[in-house]
Amino acid sequence: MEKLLIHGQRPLCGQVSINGAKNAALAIIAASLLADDIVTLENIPDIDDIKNLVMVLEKMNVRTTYLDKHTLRIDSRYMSNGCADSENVRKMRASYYLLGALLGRFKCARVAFPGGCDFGVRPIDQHIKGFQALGAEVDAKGIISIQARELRGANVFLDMVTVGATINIMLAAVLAKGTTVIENAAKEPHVVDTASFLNSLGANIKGAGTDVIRIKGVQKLHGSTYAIIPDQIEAGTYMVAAAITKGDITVKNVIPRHMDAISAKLKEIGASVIERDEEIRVIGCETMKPVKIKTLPYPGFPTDMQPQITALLSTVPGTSIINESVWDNRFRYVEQLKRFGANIDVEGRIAVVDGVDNLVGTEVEAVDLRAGAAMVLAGLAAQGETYINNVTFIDRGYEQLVNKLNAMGAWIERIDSDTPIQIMQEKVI
Ligand SMILES: CC(=O)N[C@H]1[C@@H](OP(=O)(O)OP(=O)(O)OC[C@H]2O[C@@H](n3ccc(=O)[nH]c3=O)[C@H](O)[C@@H]2O)O[C@H](CO)[C@@H](O)[C@@H]1O
Ligand SMILES: C=C(OP(=O)(O)O)C(=O)O
Repeated sequence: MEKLLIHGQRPLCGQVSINGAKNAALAIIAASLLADDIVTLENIPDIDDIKNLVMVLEKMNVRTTYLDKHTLRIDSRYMSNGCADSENVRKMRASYYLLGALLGRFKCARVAFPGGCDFGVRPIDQHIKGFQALGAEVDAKGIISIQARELRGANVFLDMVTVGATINIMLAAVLAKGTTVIENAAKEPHVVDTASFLNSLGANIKGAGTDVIRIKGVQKLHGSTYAIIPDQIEAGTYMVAAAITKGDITVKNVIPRHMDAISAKLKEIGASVIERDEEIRVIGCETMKPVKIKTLPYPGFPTDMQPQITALLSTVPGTSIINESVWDNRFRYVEQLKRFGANIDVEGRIAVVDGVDNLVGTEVEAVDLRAGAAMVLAGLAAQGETYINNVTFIDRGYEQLVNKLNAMGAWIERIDSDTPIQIMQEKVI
């Protein structure tokens, strides 16, 4: 096990290139199981969640080959059944996509309950409702077991906007008989990317990116070569890194439209945000202003950027209010941020942040993936040294985070967890 040691208060300047989107790549890898020929996926991020899903596929007799670090070939022609019940399945959230993909392909799926970040309860009732509407029977005790004699298109009105259920119903419906209509569908870029990928295999999906998606079932899906979109959240994290270190970072290989909610908030806070074709430059400023933020489904401000922007606001003079409207319990990391001296009160889904003049280096835990990113951002801004434990959470979703930040002037080391730490508070007061 390793931890991060960050030597703080070094402004970051330079360029960083964004990898493929974790949450698109995971859905698309699962979707590949619906094709009856070889699929080649480009721009796959080199992160632990992907490695984990690839291991799950290997155990299911799917042949996976990396043509290079970011290009994955998936050959699922020799898969024989729809069973995925391994420890790797329980390690991540996106393994729920195997339900829709295996159901679509075999009319039968047996998949262990998914894991992922702990934000309180993460139900899958809307996924199940969708599968049942298509004609499947679902038993979700111990393991999730689904079967259908045939899948028939249906109308599904989602009770809330859910990314996972929208994609899962799409996966189950592409090979069903007739037309499926998903209403109140999620509009996230990774929903659109998954639909575009399925269409590249010969599916007939219209409306992805709006709140009504129509899927006309087709008889079979062929192979294809497809490139995953850039990661909105990885890009947003580096944009916040520029603001919190008062640096100047050009984030390359992004789709600026996907970043609109994040760019708008950073501008409101006072940073300069300059968009070009496929890049965004963010320049931090000395005087920043507090803001109100409410996390919302796309195109609103993404919940997966909430911990990172809270880290930034903890350094902005004045009172900022953050309303987490997607998850019940996504402020667990605030206790860790307070160890840096941040002044934050949490009441249920609302955090009131009173910006402080300086964060001070300390030892903290990464309690989940984006919480880990928030700790790194706070460590970059803090005086002195910061130690971050549980770095494996960060490795789930960020490719080469340390190297990318160090290339822009940060000083971060990965050290053995057993290395004794010395918090040099006296150095920084
Ligand atoms: C692997 C992946 O892509 N993870 C993302 C995905 O998670 P995930 O797909 O799990 O999140 P959802 O969009 O489904 O959840 C949104 C809200 O709907 C609720 N809900 C969801 C499904 C359901 O059947 N019943 C139900 O009540 C959830 O409790 C939550 O309050 O979208 C979230 C919201 O953008 C992100 O934070 C996660 O990073
Ligand atoms: C919450 C996230 O991932 P997961 O849903 O896989 O836990 C995330 O990507 O921020």
